[in-house]
Amino acid sequence: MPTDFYKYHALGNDYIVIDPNKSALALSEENIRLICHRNFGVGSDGILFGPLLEAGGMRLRILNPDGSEAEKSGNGIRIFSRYLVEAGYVKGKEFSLITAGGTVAVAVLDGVGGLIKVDMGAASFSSADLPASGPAREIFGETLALGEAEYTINCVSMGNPHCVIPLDDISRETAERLGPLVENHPLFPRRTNVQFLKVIDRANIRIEIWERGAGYTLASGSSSCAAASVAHRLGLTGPEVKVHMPGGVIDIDIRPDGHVFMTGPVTGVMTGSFAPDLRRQVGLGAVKQ
Ligand SMILES: N[C@H](CCC[C@H](N)C(=O)O)C(=O)O
Repeated sequence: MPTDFYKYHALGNDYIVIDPNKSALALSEENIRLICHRNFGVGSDGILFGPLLEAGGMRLRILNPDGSEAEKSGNGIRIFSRYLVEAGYVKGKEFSLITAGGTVAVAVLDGVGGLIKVDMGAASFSSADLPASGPAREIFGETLALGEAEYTINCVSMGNPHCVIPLDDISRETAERLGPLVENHPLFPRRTNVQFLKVIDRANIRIEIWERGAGYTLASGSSSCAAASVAHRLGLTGPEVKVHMPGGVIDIDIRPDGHVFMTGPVTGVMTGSFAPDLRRQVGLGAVKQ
């Protein structure tokens, strides 16, 4: 049986790598939703499609389980970097990756299976970069009505959009109740990722996450960058922040030039083949014996 996909997780935020140089899969919204479905498919928080080998380098496409395409994914970039090393696409420890949200610099620390550090680029607080509707501004400390209550929101782009809401108490229940209301709010023409933030001390924060196009996830790299950038901008932390999530901890380092560095682990789960039924459903022919 041919290998159709490679599954990894990053602190419980799991992704399926599909390599177009090895698979003929057509990336339709229907195929993405089916493959990512936890009951009818393989099950995943998204698909990492690449490397697309271009003159400028290697491109990674990031697909959410609802079929939408994301500009960036921190955990996805770390996972895909691990795949590139294991698949022999890169020999050294440092390389760059092209994403729809910009080119990122990667450093594989401690060899395969070790931590991976990514320069996720500079956080932008500009409403135009999110994008967010209304006059061009920084959405920092704005009030947003959600149902009967009002919340203070702080929006930041890491290439993909984020809305960070500081609260005294955060929980999965909060994320699942309020997350969809924010994700789909008319303020965000391309929707948004949502983080509920609790600052623990000047070096530690905790977040609960509701991801655009994916829902509740146990960890998120770009969310970690966004939430740490907001906490730091609010003067509540230093530039080096440990972001605690249900799936584990990511280290964030906000440099003086504004670039946000993210360091975290990747865990291999499996390589797999689609069964004949699923191959037919996603439009892949029968396996040539
Ligand atoms: N759902 C996100 C992409 C994945 C982000 C997350 N898994 C990460 O590790 O950054 C979006 O639509 O922008």
